[in-house]
Amino acid sequence: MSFVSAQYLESMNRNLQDVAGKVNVSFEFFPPKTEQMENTLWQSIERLAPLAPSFVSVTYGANSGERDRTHDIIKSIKQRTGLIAAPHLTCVDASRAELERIAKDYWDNGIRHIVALRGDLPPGNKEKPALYAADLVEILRSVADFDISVAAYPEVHPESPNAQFDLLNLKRKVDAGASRAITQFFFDPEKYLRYRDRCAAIGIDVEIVPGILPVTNFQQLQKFATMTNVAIPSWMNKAYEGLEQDATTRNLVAANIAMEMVKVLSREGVNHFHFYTLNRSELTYAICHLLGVRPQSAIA
Ligand SMILES: NC(=O)C1=CN([C@@H]2O[C@H](COP(=O)(O)OP(=O)(O)OC[C@H]3O[C@@H](n4cnc5c(N)ncnc54)[C@H](O)[C@@H]3O)[C@@H](O)[C@H]2O)C=CC1
Ligand SMILES: Nc1nc(=O)c2c([nH]1)NC[C@@H]1CN(c3ccc(C(=O)N[C@@H](CCC(=O)O)C(=O)O)cc3)CN21
Repeated sequence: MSFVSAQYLESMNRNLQDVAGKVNVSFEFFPPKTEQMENTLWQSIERLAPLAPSFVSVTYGANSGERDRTHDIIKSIKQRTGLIAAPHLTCVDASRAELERIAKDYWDNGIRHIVALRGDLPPGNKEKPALYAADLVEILRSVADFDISVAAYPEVHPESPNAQFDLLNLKRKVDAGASRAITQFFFDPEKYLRYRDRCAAIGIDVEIVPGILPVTNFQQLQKFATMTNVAIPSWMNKAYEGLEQDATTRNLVAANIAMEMVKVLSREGVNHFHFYTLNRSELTYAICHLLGVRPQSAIA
């Protein structure tokens, strides 16, 4: 007994669900590229839908073909599950007139929630974009009373000259009418918490929803994290070391890391988590379960 610290025992005894209280979750999906991935997507949606997320979102990669695919999936999610489905909309490759038309179209189709992003620039692009996400928020607001989510960067967006500029950019998006910010994924909860404080300090009064990425493919993540300016702590390299050929253990490790993260954030008062599901349900479902988020039909 004397070998176990009181702090450790307390943390073991305190059930996560006690600290969590009422937790909201939202799930992000992307348009699948193959028939097999399409099946995985729908299985995932069916598995996660009973958790009654406050919304689900579907990403959109630049070029208009993909926008139709985003819209088709959004429509199907609405029809099949009745959930609030929010398309991502980007402005990097569109004119104001086009965006107004798309927004009207969405509104006429009963879509009330949009995730408004500038969009990733095509690789090698050197030109300054004509429109930024703050402009897109303003355009959407001029069309209708959408519920708008925007992106936020605890570790600073790679194209931003400095952290303060990036923070002020989020303020501009909120002042233009965004109702919440969803963060880029991160692996050091301290970085999120400090960022949330800085947002509050400059008068950003919307919810800063942490974006949670359960990491099952660590090698791909390393590339993506470099691109997006997200730090991978050295303990994480260590955690995935030697598991390249061992998907089962990788999944267990991924679940543990993400669960530790939501535990810390819950204790710091976070009560909405946005999951980058990568179209898979297992890890997100398990983390939600631990947060006390249960299938609604089973409770009713
Ligand atoms: N789930 C998803 O699909 C997510 C995608 N992203 C991607 O990240 C990228 C950035 O999108 P957002 O954050 O919405 O863009 P944003 O327009 O808010 O900011 C993009 C960059 O431009 C800078 N910036 C903003 N206004 C500026 C101005 N007037 N002059 C000069 N620089 C300015 C910002 O500081 C930032 O570095 C997009 O590629 C988006 O698709 C980011 C997070 C989540
Ligand atoms: N700048 C930016 N662009 C995005 O598209 C984007 C963000 N940021 N941040 C939030 C989410 C997270 N996204 C991600 C994050 C990780 C992978 C990734 O690691 N993909 C691997 C593994 C896929 C798997 O496990 O099935 C891959 O091989 O594609 C992909 C997209 C997409 N989103």
